[in-house]
Amino acid sequence: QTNNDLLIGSKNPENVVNFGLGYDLKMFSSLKQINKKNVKQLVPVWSSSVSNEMGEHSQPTVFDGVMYVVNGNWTFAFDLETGRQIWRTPVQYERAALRVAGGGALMRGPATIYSGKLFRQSVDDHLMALDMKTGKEIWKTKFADWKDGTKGVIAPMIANGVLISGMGGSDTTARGFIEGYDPETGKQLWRTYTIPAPGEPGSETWPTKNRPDAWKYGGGSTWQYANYDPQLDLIYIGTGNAEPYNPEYRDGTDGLYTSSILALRPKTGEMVWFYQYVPNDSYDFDSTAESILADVKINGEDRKILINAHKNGFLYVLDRTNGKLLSAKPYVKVNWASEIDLKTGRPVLTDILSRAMSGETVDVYPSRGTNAVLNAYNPKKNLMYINAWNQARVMKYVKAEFNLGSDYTGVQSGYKTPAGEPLGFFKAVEPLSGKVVWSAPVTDMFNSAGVLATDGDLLFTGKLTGEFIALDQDSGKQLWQYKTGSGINAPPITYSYKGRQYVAILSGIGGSNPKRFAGDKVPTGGSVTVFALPLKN
Ligand SMILES: O=C(O)c1cc(C(=O)O)c2c(n1)C(=O)C(=O)c1cc(C(=O)O)[nH]c1-2
Ligand SMILES: [Ca+2]
Repeated sequence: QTNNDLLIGSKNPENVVNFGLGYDLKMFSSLKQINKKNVKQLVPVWSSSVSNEMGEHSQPTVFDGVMYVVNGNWTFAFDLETGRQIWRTPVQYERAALRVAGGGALMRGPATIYSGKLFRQSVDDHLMALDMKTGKEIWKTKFADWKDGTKGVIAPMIANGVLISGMGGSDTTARGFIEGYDPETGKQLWRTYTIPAPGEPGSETWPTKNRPDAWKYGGGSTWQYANYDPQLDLIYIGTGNAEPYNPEYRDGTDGLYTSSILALRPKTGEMVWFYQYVPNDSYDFDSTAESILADVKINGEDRKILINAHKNGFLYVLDRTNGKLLSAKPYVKVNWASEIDLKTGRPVLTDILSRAMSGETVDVYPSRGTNAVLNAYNPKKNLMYINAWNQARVMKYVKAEFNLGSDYTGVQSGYKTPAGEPLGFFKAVEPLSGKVVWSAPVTDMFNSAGVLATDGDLLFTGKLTGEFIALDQDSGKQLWQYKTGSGINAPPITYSYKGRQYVAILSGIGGSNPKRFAGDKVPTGGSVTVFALPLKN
């Protein structure tokens, strides 16, 4: 696991060393031994418990015949061929920190490996390195105090030799940040706050007179996935919702850099550009969902773009060299904005916000266009495959009580899907035009699983009810399923080993929305299962 392994990513299909199968987070694999014709024969090869009740949100890491799996409570190394445990190391953390982590102790990214070490966070705000061979701790650093409402939920990433590490907590009085560390020693190299302090650029977008402290507890966490463009030497990280959601507490200011995408230098944390998706975010519209980096032709010209299926229901395309907005088309039902103005980059609001501010209970569509997953992009077809929700947040602004480290949203929320309509859709969408190529309704339960696209014209994803499924990439029709032991809310991976293609998925219900919508219907308990086509005799 050198820089070169990370740059090659899953172009070497024997390894899965980056989240989303590459720094570009496309969730696309060129493997095609398993394809539309033979996927019905797919069978489990091995399965193992991962000793956890709190939910599996990660993807396995595969390197040199070993599979590494992380969750909120454990780190594992498994023999890739047999599934036997090589080592496991419990995560030592203060149990009291679970108070700020409504979803439990989670890990939303894979085991990060680099120069013989495995890097991860713990829910009580520590970052650590383990020895890949033995699982023994090499160093451990405290990056924040969970009593302030911050939590460790996101796997770090290595970019240009720097360990990049984020945090969660935009619902619990946190001020967001992202950091760079020396992977060898655990020494902090830089911290960039996602909310400027008074006097810093952007601080003019926070209230000064009435609420001089709003910026200190203003949200903008970095709880999902960064990616990296090695040519431009930029990391891209989205920021969480503004806090409280009720905008009264920010005097309706824009609140930079909440609900934004930031392009930073990995060596220094210097911000090269930003784009704020939702100025004055008043609806819990985290902008943390992964950006997908793609190179496409637009009007005959080669363009480096960044695609984001946003929680707010729009599918955005930006120029990733400068942050300029190129397109934003709704991919689900949207009623909080009528469009995104391409000139100003700002949403054109409907009357939803003013009605909510006048005390009315309003239905905001969507509550989330997609929930905390990795979606897929096939560069050969220039299509996004999105796990979309059809659900409104029934929202009323209320008083926000400030208690450091506690819920500080200032809203009452309920949820609803219009009677007779599906709960969501698997959708294939053309990013620039927003054209929906196919849409397959999801009727039994909301979906929080990641989506993987392969060159075998398949999509692999899962259901909260536990089925690991393969869909026809050209129609969304389900071709195969296997019922795992718990609900699936993790992204699948695929790799090849000794000439045979495998698909792997973690099962284990957990996390705030899976628990909210399916918690009493699905048994808990984490596992990893690996599938392949039967060997011919
Ligand atoms: O602002 C944050 O720091 C933060 C963290 C998390 C999380 O870590 O689970 C979620 C959210 N926000 C959030 O807004 C959200 O909708 C959400 C859904 C889920 C989930 O597990 O399904 N987590 C989170
Ligand atoms: Ca949030």
